[in-house]
Amino acid sequence: MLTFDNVSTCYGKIQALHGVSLEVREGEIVTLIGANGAGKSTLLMTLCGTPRASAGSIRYRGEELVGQDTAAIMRKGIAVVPEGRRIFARLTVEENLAMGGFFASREEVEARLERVLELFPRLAERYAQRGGTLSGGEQQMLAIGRALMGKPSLLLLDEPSLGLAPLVIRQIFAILEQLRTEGVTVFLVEQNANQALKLADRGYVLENGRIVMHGSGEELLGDARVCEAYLGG
Ligand SMILES: Nc1ncnc2c1ncn2[C@@H]1O[C@H](COP(=O)(O)OP(=O)(O)OP(=O)(O)O)[C@@H](O)[C@H]1O
Repeated sequence: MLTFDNVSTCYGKIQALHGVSLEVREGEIVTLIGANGAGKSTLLMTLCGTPRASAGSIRYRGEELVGQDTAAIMRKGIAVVPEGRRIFARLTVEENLAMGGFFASREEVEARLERVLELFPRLAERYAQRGGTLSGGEQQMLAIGRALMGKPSLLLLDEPSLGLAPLVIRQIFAILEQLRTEGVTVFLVEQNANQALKLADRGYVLENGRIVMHGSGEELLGDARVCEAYLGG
């Protein structure tokens, strides 16, 4: 469904990604783990078109994405839940969700809204509340719900567990598993390697802008180097 082939990304003279290759197959949950500054967000953002890859190819369902602008890429059934959630703090839950359905028809928005509120009953309870006054976990639910309003085939998430309590993380990850059963493919960037690898079909390890290891979630969880570097030994 998605392939990175030898992708490099630079910020001026700083090269953040060095010839990254990976693939995400339809219906999978794939995770990318790595330490602070490894280039995880850069990889996701390069996929979204900003910054633009300086070399290599990113293909989504056979179509080259490198060179296309972000708005065009986001119309292809790809949705992103950015790091730090970035919900609209002054808008209500309802209005935030409506923003996510911007490109869809009215009927589509109504159907999606119903599904999102089923997945996240807490958002239904907080429907008229401003985004900025929600708890961290609720904001993450809103950010995911907003992304789902576009009915994505591929959902990208940048560290959804950041700053959340273990119980809330479990709830969020359970939703991702649920989405997979509904045919949504998930590409998850995480520092929380343990939980992400337990959830994922496959995983990649990014270090200093390079993929240094990949395998099934189970293989990586059992790998001594992964254990040492990312699972606290
Ligand atoms: N806009 C930018 N301008 C210049 N350098 C940048 C920019 N954004 C990121 N970088 C650099 O690129 C490298 C990768 O950063 P990136 O944010 O992708 O890492 P990350 O793995 O997502 O880290 P974290 O988990 O801390 O968010 C870092 O060295 C960072 O300083």
